[in-house]
Amino acid sequence: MNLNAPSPIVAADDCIEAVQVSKAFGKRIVLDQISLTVKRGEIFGLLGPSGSGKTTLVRLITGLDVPDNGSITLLDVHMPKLSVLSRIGYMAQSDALYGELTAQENLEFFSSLYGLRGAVLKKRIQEVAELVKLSGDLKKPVQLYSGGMKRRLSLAVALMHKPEVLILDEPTVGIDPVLRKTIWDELDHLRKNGVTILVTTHVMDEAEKCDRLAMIRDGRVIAFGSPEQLKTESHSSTMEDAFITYGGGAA
Ligand SMILES: Nc1ncnc2c1ncn2[C@@H]1O[C@H](COP(=O)(O)OP(=O)(O)OP(=O)(O)O)[C@@H](O)[C@H]1O
Repeated sequence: MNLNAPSPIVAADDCIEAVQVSKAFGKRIVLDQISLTVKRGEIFGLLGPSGSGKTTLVRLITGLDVPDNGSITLLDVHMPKLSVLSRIGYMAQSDALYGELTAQENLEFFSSLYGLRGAVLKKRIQEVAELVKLSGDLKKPVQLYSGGMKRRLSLAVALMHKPEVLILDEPTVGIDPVLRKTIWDELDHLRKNGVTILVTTHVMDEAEKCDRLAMIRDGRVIAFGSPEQLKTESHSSTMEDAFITYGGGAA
C-alpha cells in the first residue's frame, strides 16, 4: 500500500495510532504528517535510513516529546501520559545504564521504579538475564561490558516489568549475528505471548521479520504494509529493492 499521508482506519485491535503527526526542530521539518497504526500483538517495524525521523517518532509515541501537530494514541490513551509508562518497555538508541553499578544492580534499580522487589524481583532478574544471555555476567560492573552486552542489558531492563508494549530503538546495533538471531527469536516469542513490539531498524533482513512495517524517508511514510505485500506491490524480490522502488534510496 503506497501512501501519501492517508488517515489510517482505526480498529479495536489498534495498539498504537499516529494521525497526521508532524514535528520540526527549528526550521527543519523532521516528521511530516505521519499516519500509521500498530495492531496489538504484532511486530511492527519502522524502516528508514539514518536521519529519516525514526527516533523522533518513537520518542513522540512514548511521550518523551510532543508533536507540533497531529495526535498519538498508545493503548487507548492520548499521549503524552505518564500513567502509560508502566505498561510499556522502552529501549532507547543509546544505553542509559549506570557504568559503575553491576548489571544486577542496574536491573534492581530500574525495576524498583516499577515497584518490583524481593523474591519476585530476584526471579525476574534470573529470567531476563537468561533471555538476553547475561546470566554469567550479572556481577560485573557495566563499564566493563562490551557495546553488545550493554544493548542486551538495556533490553533486559525494558523487559523486567513484563510490559504490554515494547518499543525498541535499533535494538541490535553492535550485536553479532548469532545473538541478533537470539534476540529476534525472543521478540517472536514475546509476540506469541501477546506483547506488541515496535522496532526501528535500517537493516533490511530485520524488516523482513516484522509482521508489518512503515518505510520512512525524510520524515514521511513512503510505504506501509507487510513485507510480502510491499515486495509484491512494488514488483521487487527484496526489501531493499522495494524500498528503492517506493522512493527510499539506499537505506
Ligand atoms: N532534539 C533535536 N534537535 C534538533 N534536531 C534534531 C533533534 N532530534 C533529532 N533531530 C534531527 O532530526 C532528524 C531525524 O533524526 P532521528 O534521530 O529521528 O532520525 P533516525 O531515523 O532515528 O536516525 P538514526 O537511524 O541515525 O537514529 C535528524 O536530522 C536529526 O539531526
